[in-house]
Amino acid sequence: MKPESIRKYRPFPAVSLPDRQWPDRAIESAPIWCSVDLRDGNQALPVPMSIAEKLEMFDLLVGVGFKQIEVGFPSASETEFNFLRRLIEEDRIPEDVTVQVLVQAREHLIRRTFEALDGAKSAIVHLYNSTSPLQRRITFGNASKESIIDIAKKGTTLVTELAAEAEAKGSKITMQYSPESFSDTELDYALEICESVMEIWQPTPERKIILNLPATVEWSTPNVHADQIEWFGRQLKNRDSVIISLHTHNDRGTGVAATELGLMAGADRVEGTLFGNGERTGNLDIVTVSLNMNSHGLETGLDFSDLPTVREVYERTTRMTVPDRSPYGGELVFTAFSGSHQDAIKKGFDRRLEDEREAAGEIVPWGVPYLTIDPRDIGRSYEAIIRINSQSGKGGIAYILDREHGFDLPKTMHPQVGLKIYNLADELGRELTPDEIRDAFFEYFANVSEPMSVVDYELDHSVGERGEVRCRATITLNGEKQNIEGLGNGPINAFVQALDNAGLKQFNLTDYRSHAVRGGSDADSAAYVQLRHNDETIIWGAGVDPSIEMAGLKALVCAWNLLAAKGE
Ligand SMILES: CC(=O)SCCNC(=O)CCNC(=O)[C@H](O)C(C)(C)COP(=O)(O)OP(=O)(O)OC[C@H]1O[C@@H](n2cnc3c(N)ncnc32)[C@H](O)[C@@H]1OP(=O)(O)O
Ligand SMILES: CC(C)C(=O)C(=O)O
Repeated sequence: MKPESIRKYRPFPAVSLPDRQWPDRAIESAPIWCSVDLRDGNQALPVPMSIAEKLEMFDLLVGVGFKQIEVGFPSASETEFNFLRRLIEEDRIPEDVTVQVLVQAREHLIRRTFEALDGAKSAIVHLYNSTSPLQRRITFGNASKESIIDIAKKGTTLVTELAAEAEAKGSKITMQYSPESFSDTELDYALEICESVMEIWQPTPERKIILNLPATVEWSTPNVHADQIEWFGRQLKNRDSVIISLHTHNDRGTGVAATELGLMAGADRVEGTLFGNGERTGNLDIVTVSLNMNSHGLETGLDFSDLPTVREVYERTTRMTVPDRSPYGGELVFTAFSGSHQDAIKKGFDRRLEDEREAAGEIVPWGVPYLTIDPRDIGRSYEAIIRINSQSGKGGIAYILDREHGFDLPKTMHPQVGLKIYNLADELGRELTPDEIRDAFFEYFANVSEPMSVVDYELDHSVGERGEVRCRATITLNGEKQNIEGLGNGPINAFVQALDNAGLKQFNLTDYRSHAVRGGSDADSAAYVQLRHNDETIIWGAGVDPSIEMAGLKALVCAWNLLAAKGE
């Protein structure tokens, strides 16, 4: 902003609370959760959900484990009204789920709301009116503090009357009151208006009222929000008859932090939406707060173990998209492109496998660098964890070849393969897919068969002494067929002797490994051969074949060809 623009803004006043307790507290248990996807989330959508979409979202929320769901603002429109009627009349609300409905403190709207609730087993009637100086001055036309309190009291009186009638017919009604714009309302005034509502509703510890203290607009840093909540909870009369609820928005990008600090400051309940959908920058993202708690070892009662499905239904029904960097749900949040991260993650997973083997069934505490949780715990797969572009390193490429294609390359082969493949990504100027990485591995390092290739081989174990083997092989060299023969203490060694006998050995074989290809087709084997030339050049080649012996020979020939390509 330009200085002249900045000058029109003011600092947000701090709360005087020198003995604040919340900074020394931790979140030790989950709050009561209330989803407001179908109300605050829905009211903010360019294209609000249809009834069919709302029903699908409702079922999703129930499946995730929400026990309180704000289903709409039934007095606002026929769609909203009819949606609630369908939930009730089609008996779609599980016994342990309470539906919540929002209504302004206006008589005709409150009456219509109770009509919509007729027959509901358990409902929260959520009454609100705005209380901040800004709203009093602008929205309510310079209304006095008393007149705003009067709106709340009149609304509560009517809710109390109609709730008694509904309860007489068998419904259980809980009252919720929100001093909307609490976050910029004078604290003592917010307290006064809430206590006026309580005087009418007469909550008890057995029949608590919910006081929802919304950061309707996020004006301050999250510590100020926490101070407001702690101050309110400490001053409030009959605290044991009240559930203090948080409802943060995200205007400054700290809605999650504000809720977490608000819980430390003593709140009991949290309202929010999946992936933070909602007015402007959105409501609190409940997925993030809940999974943050899980990641500290706390159970929350919400189950996001299949987050991809939650995201799919959310994106389809709301027509919103989850950004790639959105915590937990975003496409790229469990992905590392950069070399040093890939290296650490690969080592972390390898170590974890070892630790789990050693722990023999005991739980091994999570500890993989750069990953706050195990992606599998929320239904994300490992596949996308490491992706390869020009920022990637050898560890990441080895990880893809291992986890995606089952090739466990020897550690000292990683630099040779890594360099070639990330240079390829650099040349192409884009990310390489796991299949492209496998194809590049085969093009440059596995089964390379020019100028030499093995056409056939035969092993005779009945010759020589102490288990020696004779290898007779047909090779082609520069298109010419040649028969070669050698004796050695194993197939590879015999083939090396055969090459030597044919005058084709300008190398020492310095390492050889093999393994079955994990998940490979036709139960392939992979072999890796390291050759050294003139004590200087070291080169690895790989061979893949259904026969482990042929895989070894192909690896050797491959390494020979790679040496030849270097002119050595
Ligand atoms: C922060 C939040 O998200 S709050 C929820 C916001 N959600 C919505 O607004 C979506 C649903 N609402 C609606 O569809 C409509 O507002 C309706 C149908 C409920 C009401 O519509 P209308 O009465 O035609 O219009 P509108 O809401 O603009 O009413 C404004 C009047 O209500 C008053 N008012 C607004 N909120 C409240 C309230 N909570 N309690 C009492 N009066 C209120 C305003 O001061 C204004 O009064 P005025 O006409 O004397 O100036
Ligand atoms: C009605 C209230 C709770 C609201 O949605 C808000 O203040 O954001």
